[in-house]
Amino acid sequence: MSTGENKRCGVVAVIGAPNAGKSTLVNQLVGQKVAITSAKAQTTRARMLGIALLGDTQMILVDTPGIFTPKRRLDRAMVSAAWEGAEAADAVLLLVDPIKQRRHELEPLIESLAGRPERKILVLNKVDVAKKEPLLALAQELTGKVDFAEVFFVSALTGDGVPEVKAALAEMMPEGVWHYPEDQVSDASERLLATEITREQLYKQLHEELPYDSAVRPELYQHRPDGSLEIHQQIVVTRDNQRAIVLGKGGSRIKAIGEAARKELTEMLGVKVHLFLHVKVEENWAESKELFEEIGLDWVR
Ligand SMILES: Nc1nc2c(ncn2[C@@H]2O[C@H](COP(=O)(O)OP(=O)(O)OP(=O)(O)O)[C@@H](O)[C@H]2O)c(=O)[nH]1
Repeated sequence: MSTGENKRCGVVAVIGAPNAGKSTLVNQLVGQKVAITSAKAQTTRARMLGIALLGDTQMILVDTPGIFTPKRRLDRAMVSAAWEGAEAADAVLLLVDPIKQRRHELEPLIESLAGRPERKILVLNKVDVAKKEPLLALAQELTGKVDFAEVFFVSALTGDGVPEVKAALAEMMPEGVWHYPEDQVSDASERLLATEITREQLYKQLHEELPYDSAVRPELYQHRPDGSLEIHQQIVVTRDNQRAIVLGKGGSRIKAIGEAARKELTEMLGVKVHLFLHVKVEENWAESKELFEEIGLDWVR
């Protein structure tokens, strides 16, 4: 923990439409992988924090779930978690994908941002693939609607322009002692992070075959006497046919998912990992308060 003088510490809320690239940007700002990314919308379910350091400044990044119009309870919980993240922030970073603009999702965000007191910065993402002129036109339009302190053009994927964003955010952080030790990059428990790794593999390996309303629930997470780690997780799906998809022929799919997740966990945690995955059909899990809390969401009505 830092107690020195001239330290700064603050919270940055990262908001944007689903799939704008928030997780990718947070990982770049932190300098290592703390949030999972995927081409599938609404990947970010639990509220994850990344912690970025620059000189004497610690920035606690709240990687909010994509904000969109909530219908089901699960969706409402995600939106509520997102705004909760923005509530206590010292700066708000709006990330926009200029290619897939998702106007209907961007407009309400812009409207609510306009009235908020925090310092705001606008970050237009994906400059590696976006055309310059529409990009500038969009920047002009959005700065006309919200009082952004600064505007940046970045590629979260390549890291282009990200150091500039990081420097600007650091300037906005208030003076204060650091909230976390220097070597901590995330406040998500390892247990929860481990389920995110498995969920990422589920998406990667099953693509569109699996609907996003599947969850990974932590069951057991314990160190063995030899220093290795034994992890049991439950993959929760809503229907029998989804269970069959996850298992694959002769269990081949779940084996591949487990193998890839295990490799990544071993690398991330620096210890040998024994990973056991179980698939469970729970028709109404999205209505289950207990499971919500297990995957790090608050229960909202
Ligand atoms: N070409 C390009 N692709 C990007 C860039 N940033 C992110 N992506 C891709 O866009 C997709 C979505 O990125 P994520 O970081 O998962 O998006 P997110 O906003 O966290 O998404 P949710 O979790 O659904 O809210 C992924 O396939 C990324 O690789 C970029 O700068 N350039």
